[in-house]
Amino acid sequence: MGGSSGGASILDLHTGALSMATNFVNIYKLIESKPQKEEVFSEKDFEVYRTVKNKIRETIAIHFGISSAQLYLTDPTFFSRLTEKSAQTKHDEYWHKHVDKHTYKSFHFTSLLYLSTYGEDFSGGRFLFTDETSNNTIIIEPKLGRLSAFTSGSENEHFVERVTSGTRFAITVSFTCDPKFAIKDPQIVRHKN
Ligand SMILES: O=C(O)CCC(=O)C(=O)O
Ligand SMILES: [Fe+2]
Repeated sequence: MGGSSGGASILDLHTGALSMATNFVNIYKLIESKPQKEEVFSEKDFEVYRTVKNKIRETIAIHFGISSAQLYLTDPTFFSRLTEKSAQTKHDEYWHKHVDKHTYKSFHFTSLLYLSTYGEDFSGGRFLFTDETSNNTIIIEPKLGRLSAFTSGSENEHFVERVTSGTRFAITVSFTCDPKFAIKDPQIVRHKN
């Protein structure tokens, strides 16, 4: 279901945003519009999502020495799928260096939970911090279950290399310390029968 016609697709369980060809659709509306109203997600899937998010929040709290009660999930928080396909829109151009906080003002901490493994499931697609003041570039090789977390400001400019083969899956889980930008856990959308 869904998928960008270029190399980068996302699914946001909070808003329902799903890449579709050169645009986005709402997956919950899409499911609702199908005659058979197939069960795409179960309550269990949402429970796993919440549990994983809470574990990531605890991990960030411990590592950065802050209270997890001061860390609120913020948006966008989404699954990503990257392939070698050439970009069709600017949303497909995932390989530019950037500062997360410039794109998303609410971000204080960005985390990435990798769902596939560099060198096994895909090639290319490593994550690089671009610290020009240092001679050693920090490179993160995605690995199933590996978590990377960092503060979202200009101290952590980064980019993802272009995927050259295979499929790279990850989830970006973002946190803010400002309760104004907190988002709720996603809820299962019940079908009206
Ligand atoms: O998937 C990744 O490793 C990082 C993606 C990224 O930089 C972002 O979503 O801002
Ligand atoms: Fe980023």
